Amino acid sequence: MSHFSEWNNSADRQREHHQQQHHQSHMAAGVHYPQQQPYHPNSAPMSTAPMSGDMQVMSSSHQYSQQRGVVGGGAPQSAHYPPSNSPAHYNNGQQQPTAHPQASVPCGGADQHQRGGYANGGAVGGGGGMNGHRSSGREQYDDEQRRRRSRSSNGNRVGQTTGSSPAGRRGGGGGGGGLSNGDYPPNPDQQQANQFHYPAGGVANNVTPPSTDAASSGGNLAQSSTLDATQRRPAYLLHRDLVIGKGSYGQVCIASRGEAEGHHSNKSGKRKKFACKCVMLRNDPKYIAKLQEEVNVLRELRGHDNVIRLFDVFCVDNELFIITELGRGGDLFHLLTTHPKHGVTEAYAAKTVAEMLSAVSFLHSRHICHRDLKLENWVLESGKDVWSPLKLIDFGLSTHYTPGHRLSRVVGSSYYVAPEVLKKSYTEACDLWSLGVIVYMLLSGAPPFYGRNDEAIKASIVQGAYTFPHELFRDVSDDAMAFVSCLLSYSIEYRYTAEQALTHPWLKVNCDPDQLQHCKDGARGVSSISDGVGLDVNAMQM
Ligand SMILES: Nc1ncnc2c1ncn2[C@@H]1O[C@H](COP(=O)(O)OP(=O)(O)OP(=O)(O)O)[C@@H](O)[C@H]1O
Repeated sequence: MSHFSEWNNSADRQREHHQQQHHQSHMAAGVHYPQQQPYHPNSAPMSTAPMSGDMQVMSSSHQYSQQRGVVGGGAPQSAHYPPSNSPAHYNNGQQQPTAHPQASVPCGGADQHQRGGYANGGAVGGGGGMNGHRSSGREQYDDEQRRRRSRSSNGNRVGQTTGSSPAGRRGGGGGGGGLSNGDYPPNPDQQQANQFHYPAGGVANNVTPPSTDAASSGGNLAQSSTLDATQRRPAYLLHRDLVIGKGSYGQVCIASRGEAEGHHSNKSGKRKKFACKCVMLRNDPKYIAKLQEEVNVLRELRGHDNVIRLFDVFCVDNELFIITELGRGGDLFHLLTTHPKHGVTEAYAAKTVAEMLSAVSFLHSRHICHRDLKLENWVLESGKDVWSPLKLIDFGLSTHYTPGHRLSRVVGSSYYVAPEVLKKSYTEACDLWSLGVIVYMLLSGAPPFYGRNDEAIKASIVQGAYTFPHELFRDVSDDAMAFVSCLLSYSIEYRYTAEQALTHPWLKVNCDPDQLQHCKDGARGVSSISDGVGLDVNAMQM
């Protein structure tokens, strides 16, 4: 859900539309807020930094500010919350939950290490005990998400389509719209309608540039990452009706490897499925350059276990197709928002964060800044196991950077964007701030910074004050909060790098040692999955 507002007016309009859509999105499912907090005057926008109008924001939530206005009057700016601070320390007189089961679980059920269930158990965590059902804030947010998903029939990222489309199934039912019964991703073998066959071998020959200017770039996009025209490439069936996501610049559909070209299906006889991002090309050099960068980054990062794998890129009739590995488990936003509890277990959060840090450390070691880290941009590999590896997607705002040089373009998503980004002078450390927001949300189900609208959210972020409300963090360890604080450090001097964060005691205590070591290895670019294993020749040559 990235946005490229500076590209042109058309992109601006798309962004506005997208913001509206996403505004609805964050108002709905499962991300939760302290209950019926009175709006605290101190939480009113207090931005001292220029709040640039060109921020490429994701969303805003009126409910956030209404529910969580107390934040502004809470903890001090850029505070490091020491482990010694008990969660109660951050209780700002909030109502206590009426019930208080011990552990939240990643996907429902009593065992916090329980696996599976995401795909098979109906809605994620369906019926699982929540840490004290805290009604209004979270329910309002749930409503918001349901509205978002049901109304976002033309452009929202999740649940964009209606009816029986997969996206509609995912989002339309709100909490009940989980990836249940194995219907996500949809099975193309059972849905043959509206298929298009791309490409019928030798796609390089099929490239039809959109215009003179875009022609070279568009051609490069395809040719630079794939094969020369003499090599035959796999043909894909693109299932345009099987939409799994929509972003501001295109939609993502299921693609499957066609058998007509002699490529083998997998052992079960089913075609291998992929995600295919479809983007209409425009005669706009900036637009093309961004797509080029996205593809370059994807290609460069291939091989890391927690980065979505690029398989193919090609153009057909002014449309660019980016074929990647399919994250069958949906994204973390979906997971969290269909979870009836506010937050996941610490064990699950720690596993998740370790994988995120591994990927981000890997990115940074290659001098790539993602700039749009958020729950929505992490997908689970498996639809049957919530403990399956996470994969980072959407490199639309990613950029190569020169160490020591500051970036200035204001991009990102509201709630997650770092304060220094809003101040137009930042480094790759902005990704760690965003991860801090993600961890906070995973643990509590609520964002640390919020507001009535985007401006208020940005103001809250620039102010930098956040709390660990007892109501939401009563079951969260001090170590976990200390970890969050290391990432949500206002000063980037004190903010942990991804590598440093991987050594934090909270991860050591809560992660499986082997998995943590694997993440550390991945951070250094040592992956157990060697490039090419299980991949086709074409993918290996990219
Ligand atoms: N490989 C994938 N596996 C599963 N789902 C995916 C995959 N790629 C994308 N999606 C889904 O499609 C959505 C849109 O994809 P993506 O964010 O890459 O598109 P975009 O046009 O860049 O959107 P944005 O407006 O956020 O930039 C994602 O949020 C995700 O839900």
